[in-house]
This record gives sequence, structure tokens and C-alpha cells, in this order.
Amino acid sequence: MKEPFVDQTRISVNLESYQYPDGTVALADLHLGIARGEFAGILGSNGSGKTTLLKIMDGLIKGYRGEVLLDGDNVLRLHPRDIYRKVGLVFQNPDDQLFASNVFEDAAFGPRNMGCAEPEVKSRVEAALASVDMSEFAAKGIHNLSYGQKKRVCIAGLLAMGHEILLLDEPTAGLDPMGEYRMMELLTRLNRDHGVTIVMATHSVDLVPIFLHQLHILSKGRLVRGGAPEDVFTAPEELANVKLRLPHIAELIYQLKHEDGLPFSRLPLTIGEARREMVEAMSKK
Ligand SMILES: Nc1ncnc2c1ncn2[C@@H]1O[C@H](COP(=O)(O)OP(=O)(O)OP(=O)(O)O)[C@@H](O)[C@H]1O
Repeated sequence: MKEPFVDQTRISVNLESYQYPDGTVALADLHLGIARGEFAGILGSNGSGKTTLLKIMDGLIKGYRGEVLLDGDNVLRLHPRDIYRKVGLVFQNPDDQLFASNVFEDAAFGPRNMGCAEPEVKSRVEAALASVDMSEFAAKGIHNLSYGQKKRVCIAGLLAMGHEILLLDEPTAGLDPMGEYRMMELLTRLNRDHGVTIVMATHSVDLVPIFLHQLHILSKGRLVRGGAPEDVFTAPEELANVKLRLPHIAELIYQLKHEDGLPFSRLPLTIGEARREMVEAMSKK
């Protein structure tokens, strides 16, 4: 018997435009799809529309012209409960999201609100804190956490609710270089080992694209380029036009490859190979 057809697109965005009440046209003519199990990035400079797009995907912003589908259903016709059961949005500033007195209580809010019994709340929270390496901080006051730890607790709160899709607004912003790397490592693990579909907004071009499967580049509310990072980061001039640049590693490869007469012109390493090597190295840890 033939397998039934399963559409692997989880979020489908077809926007004609979105205008804020003050007249700012934040998004226009924007079409993209997020596939099941994908780790996708929305890359763009300040004000390009990344946050607006994530809020539209999460059903927080309405009043746009166009259509956004979640597993084939129009998000505007879904009950918020049915959106939040599948999709969780992590805000850019963790202080906008965390409100309980300590780490455990904060991560427990969602499952309790869903009506889970206390033993299940406990097991969900413990598993979620373990996935973000925050188990040892369960009893710690939220206000005593570092910025990076707060970001991890935000993610744990959503994982405890069992979200299959995470939308993250600038998850690496404000973190030091090691914190940025650890955050990307955490998201890669959630995506690879737990099957969480991830969409993250970012303007960090260096480390981030190495981990992502797909990149969508926004400029002034429009999608200007999309595809695998190795295909997107091939045209430095085009990126400069949208106030972005090549990642340092890609810039180096690009320059070495274009130096006439140097043996580097046959350099085998591409950003795709660099990405595979990093992900492979991480899985061996
Ligand atoms: N509540 C609002 N009212 C009016 N205009 C808004 C509002 N929120 C955002 N905008 C405008 O919409 C555009 C897109 O903003 P958005 O916050 O989505 O960009 P962004 O890419 O997330 O920026 P950043 O990287 O700085 O966080 C900007 O021109 C911004 O000024």
C-alpha cells in the first residue's frame, strides 16, 4: 500500500504585507516555509522585521494581509491554546519572560497551567532543566541568575510544556563568545536529539550560520535571499547591500580562493564542510 502523503511543512508564511498602526510597513511580499525538524534562521540587520515575523508566526500579531499556516491550519482561525500547545516563542530579553521567584517555579508555570498533576509537573521540569544544563540551579532565585542562565530558563519553560516548535528572538544576543557557542550547541542538541523544529532570529553572522540548515535573509521587511548557509554566503557584495557581511570563516575562504596564483585557489574547505565538521565534533563529545 502507498504511504499516505504527509506535508512536512510546519509553518507556511505567505504575507502580502503587515503595517503597524503608526503606518510603518514592517513586512511585505514575504513567502517562506519551515519544514518539520528544520533548524532555520531569520537573518537581518536592525529593524529588518525579524521580531515582527516571529510574532506573526506565533499568532501574537494579527491584522496582516496574507496567510500564515501552522500544520496546514490558518493561525488566525486557531484558538491561541492550540497554537501555544505546539509553538513557543522565546523573547529577546529574558526579563520580559521570567516572572516566578525561582528557576523551578518558573519552568513549572506552563505545565501547571496546562493542568498537569504535580508529579508530572516535577518530571517535566526536571527533564527540561536537565536539557538546558540548569538542574543545579532549580532552587535559585531568578534575579540572581546571569543573563545567559536566564535565557536557558526561558527555553526550559517552553520545553516543559512540550513545544515541538521553538521560535527564538536573538537567543545569542548579550552572551559572551563561549555563551554564544554553548547556546548554539544547546539548540543544535534540541533540534538533533529531541526533534524540536527551531526558527531563530539573529544578526550574528559569525557562529550562528554554521549551525543552521536554512537561512532566510530579511532586509527592510522583504525576503532578499534564502537557502542553505553555504549557498547564501557566497556573494559578499549582496550581503553588504543589506547591511550584513560574510562570516569571518567564509570571508577568509573567499579571499584565499580569489587570490590569483596562490595554491589556496584550490582550497577544498567550504562553509558547508566546516559546518559538518563542527556538528560532527560536537556529536563526539
Ligand atoms: N509596535 C510598533 N509600532 C510601530 N512600528 C514598529 C513597532 N514594532 C516594530 N516597529 C517597526 O517595524 C520594523 C521592524 O521591526 P522589528 O522589531 O520587527 O525588527 P527586527 O529585525 O527584529 O529589529 P532588531 O534586530 O533591531 O531587533 C522597524 O522599522 C520598527 O521600527
